[in-house]
Amino acid sequence: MSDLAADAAQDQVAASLDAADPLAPLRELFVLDDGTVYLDGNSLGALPARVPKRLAEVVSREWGQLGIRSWTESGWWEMPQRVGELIAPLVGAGPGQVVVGDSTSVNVLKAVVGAVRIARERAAGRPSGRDELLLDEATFPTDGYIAESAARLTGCALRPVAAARVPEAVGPRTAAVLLNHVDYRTGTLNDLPALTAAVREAGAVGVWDLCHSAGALPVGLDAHGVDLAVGCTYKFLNGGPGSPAFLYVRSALQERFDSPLPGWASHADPFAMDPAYAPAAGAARGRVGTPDILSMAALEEALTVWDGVRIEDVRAKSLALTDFFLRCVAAYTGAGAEVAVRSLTPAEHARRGSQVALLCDPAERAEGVMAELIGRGVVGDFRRPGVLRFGFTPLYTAFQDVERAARVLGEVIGGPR
Ligand SMILES: Cc1ncc(COP(=O)(O)O)c(C=O)c1O
Ligand SMILES: Nc1c(O)cccc1C(=O)C[C@H](N)C(=O)O
Repeated sequence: MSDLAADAAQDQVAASLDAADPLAPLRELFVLDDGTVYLDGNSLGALPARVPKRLAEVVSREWGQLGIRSWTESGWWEMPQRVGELIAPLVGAGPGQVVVGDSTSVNVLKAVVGAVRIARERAAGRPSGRDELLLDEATFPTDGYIAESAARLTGCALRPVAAARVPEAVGPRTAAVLLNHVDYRTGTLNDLPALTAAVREAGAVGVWDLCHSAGALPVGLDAHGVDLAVGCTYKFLNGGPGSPAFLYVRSALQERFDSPLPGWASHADPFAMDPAYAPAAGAARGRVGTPDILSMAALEEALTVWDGVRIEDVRAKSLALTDFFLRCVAAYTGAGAEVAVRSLTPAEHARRGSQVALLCDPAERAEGVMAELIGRGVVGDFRRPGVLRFGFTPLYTAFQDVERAARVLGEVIGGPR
């Protein structure tokens, strides 16, 4: 087949995949520019169309007119738990276990220190103290920095290990283990059920960072017995820049969850203004201070796009999109290109998140290639040392977007044609 015929063939495949896509109508729920292929929803999700109106209403009516009364009359004070309940089904959590607030970084601190404290309480009286904190060695930097501080705060030794090696590394000294569900750079999906089981069997407490999986694939927190988890809401949950993160604490552990940031909003009776601290029951125990109402309102409205959407269908489309992208990249790039690209993202579905990371050779060209792609309306991002990242949000990404992105990539890096 000639190159032109191959392009036409991928074009036609894309059109028929879009025609058969049950999630295709959801694209209408987002503000997207038709001239741009937006493949950066794994960093900042697109704007859901209903958010601006809702935000304007919160500002003008709830803040402007009701003012202080909105803490009760507009339900502001309960928002962290209420929005948590909207996220819960998307990550496989039953009610009362997810609370929204603060950044992921802050929630990592709460969860990791809380996990160490739970592990130590369980081990109390036993000879081997739990004094080790295992950390996914490929982690996003903020988790690494915070884990290091959490280790100092709790007197633990921090040990970085490859996620897949956790079953061999975890042992009687391990207090807590901090892992990423999907690796931010390569898009590798770690085996949450197996790793959670290994951590539990060793008597340690696991903390999962779901930033790159929440809203992209089924997580099954309750089904897999996850202890604690955190995640951000501005990627696949489309909550907006800096929208508050979430914290999951399994029901069975909530009584023992001892937050290192016991702010007044996590008090059993915050408005009693009692000088003595008494933790709230349930998910509210994970709160800290005054919630960020405007961002949380944007997130709450953004989550309405999930009404009637099954995360399993999202996962099926995500895999189809990334499969198709890899296929188009193979068709449009290759021998003779000035820059060679090789996928760092696993080909196996069971090990793939909702992004594709392409390593450039030479690596120094990657940043320029991404700048050129963005200039031509294909928005992904660049991560050192030479990775082009493309995130696929099934709620609004079409197969025709995917074909166009790969075709433009082929044009930018040069190739056989
Ligand atoms: C895995 C992971 N954890 C944490 C963060 C960021 O946390 P924060 O929302 O606190 O900036 C990111 C991305 O920003 C991430 O990819
Ligand atoms: N959180 C971000 C931000 O505030 C600015 C720019 C990018 C980000 C990101 O989300 C980075 C992201 N976690 C990553 O996977 O690289």
